[in-house]
Amino acid sequence: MRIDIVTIFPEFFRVLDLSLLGKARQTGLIEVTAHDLRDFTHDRHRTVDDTPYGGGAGMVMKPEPWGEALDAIVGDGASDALLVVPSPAGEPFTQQLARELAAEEHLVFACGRYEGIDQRVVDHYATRMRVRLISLGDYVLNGGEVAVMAMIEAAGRLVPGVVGNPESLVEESHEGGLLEYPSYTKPAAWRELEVPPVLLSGNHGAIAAWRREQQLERTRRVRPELLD
Ligand SMILES: Oc1ccccc1-c1ccno1
Repeated sequence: MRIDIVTIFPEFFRVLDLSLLGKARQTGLIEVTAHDLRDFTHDRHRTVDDTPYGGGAGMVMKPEPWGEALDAIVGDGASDALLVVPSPAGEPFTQQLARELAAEEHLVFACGRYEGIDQRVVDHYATRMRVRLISLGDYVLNGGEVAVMAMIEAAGRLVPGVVGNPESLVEESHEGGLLEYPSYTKPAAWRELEVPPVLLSGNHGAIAAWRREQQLERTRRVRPELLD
């Protein structure tokens, strides 16, 4: 998988050199490149934004630098890459959407700042490639970088070979539509709190049944809408 990120804060993504995704990059499973949008400006101040047509507060990101940056990544014609634009106006990011992103060969993330990116950028690239506006949740961030980091982590870990033991992906929250069961490790007693005895029984059938019931109870209590 190839991932390109366009942002005014490329150094923000240095953290991807650590942990799981760092190993995936070293082994070539995932190739991540962060591009500085300001490298695609031509004025002394490397300007990326301007005042909004129609008035209003804040600034809007200019289309020209975006056009040059995205063309430098996907060329000047049609592209099979998927352009992902984090936005409060996007479709909700879910584990299913993470799976869909994980299946892509080439993801391009456009990190907007200020009041957003001139709409013509999305409109233009939608004629050349698939474009998806994706929201991390119903709240407002200062820019798309945090959302992109979450999406890369959620999708990247689903790329075959990135997580050492694929089994560990099976019983996580939202796999199979349920929240995950509670987990315990040694010691068997801690601050007067005991590990549920079934987990010490060695009875794998009883353990599996208990874990399933815990998933259902937790999902009913915390996210009943997932059971609809
Ligand atoms: O609030 C934002 C600002 C810029 C880019 C993305 C977002 C956002 C908010 C929720 N999901 O994405």
